[in-house]
Amino acid sequence: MFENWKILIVGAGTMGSGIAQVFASKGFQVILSDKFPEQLIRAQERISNDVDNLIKEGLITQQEAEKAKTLIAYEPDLTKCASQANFVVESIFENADAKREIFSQLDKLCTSDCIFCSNTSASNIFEIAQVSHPERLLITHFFNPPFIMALVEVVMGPKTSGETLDKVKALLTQLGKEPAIIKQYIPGFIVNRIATAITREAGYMVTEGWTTAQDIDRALRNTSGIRYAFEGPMALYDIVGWDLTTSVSKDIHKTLCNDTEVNSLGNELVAKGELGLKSGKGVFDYTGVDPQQFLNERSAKIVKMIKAVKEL
Ligand SMILES: NC(=O)c1ccc[n+]([C@@H]2O[C@H](COP(=O)([O-])OP(=O)(O)OC[C@H]3O[C@@H](n4cnc5c(N)ncnc54)[C@H](O)[C@@H]3O)[C@@H](O)[C@H]2O)c1
Repeated sequence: MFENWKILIVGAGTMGSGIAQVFASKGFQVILSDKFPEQLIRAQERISNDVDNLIKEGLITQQEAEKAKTLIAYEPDLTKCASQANFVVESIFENADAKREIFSQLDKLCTSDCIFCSNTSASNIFEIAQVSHPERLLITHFFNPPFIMALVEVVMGPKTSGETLDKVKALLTQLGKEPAIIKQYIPGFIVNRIATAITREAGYMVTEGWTTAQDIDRALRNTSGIRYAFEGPMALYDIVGWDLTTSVSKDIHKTLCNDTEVNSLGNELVAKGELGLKSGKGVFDYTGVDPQQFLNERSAKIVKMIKAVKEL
């Protein structure tokens, strides 16, 4: 279905370079564009390092790695490449004016049947992007790092057509991704909405003095954290039984945090400059911890978990 499709990724930062790698390792010709040429040099180095690491981890074959390296063209000038694209992923930084401007340029330069996607985490791209074919505009929200995380949240706009959605789902599936569809723009999509709800309740339980941050993490790591990789919250309630969970929810709902302002624990921590790993202290203490080493060890754990989940 996607034979000879050319993929244009605009924005060669953390996400754009990773998304380029995902497409290229599955045999697609990719043009990676960034208005800052030095970012393209950095992206090429990053992709080369990442594919080598993926081979070592056994997550990509040598052949896929070679493909990924050779199939990506680096082009700072959109006017030289946009007309060749069948599928565009915009992945520039989170700034509404910059994204509006990019979509305006793409609209002028791309063919009329090109599909436009935004990798935005936060913007309502359907209000921002003024394009001639809104039926071919949607959000494809990849997770970091895109070449490891399987989920892509696909958000439809008010005019996105069913045909576009079907094509995007098929394309993502061919990449080995797991698309989750959201039928209209809602802030936070699925993952960040649910993460925000969990963290609002967790912060509330800490500020009320009912428990500690350590015990909340201990509780979740040892229950939901283990199950969620193979059984989401909806499947879990099917197993427990909706009669039981619904009757229990009646008492619990009344006592849950229903704060509509920002996370109150977060507010307190920010006021004290305790921003987390990057400032050396958040709810936990990172004194003496090398942030990069910490993040590397975390990435290694994610890779181990993904391998374990594949064996289920
Ligand atoms: N970093 C994440 O974990 C993550 C996860 C999911 C989605 N996102 C979203 O993906 C998008 C990109 O995020 P990122 O973390 O890769 O950002 P980044 O800052 O690493 O990269 C952004 C890139 O866009 C380029 N750029 C900026 N303006 C441009 C323009 N007008 N034309 C061409 N290139 C331009 C910059 O030079 C830079 O290379 C954002 O919308 C972000 O919200 C980020």
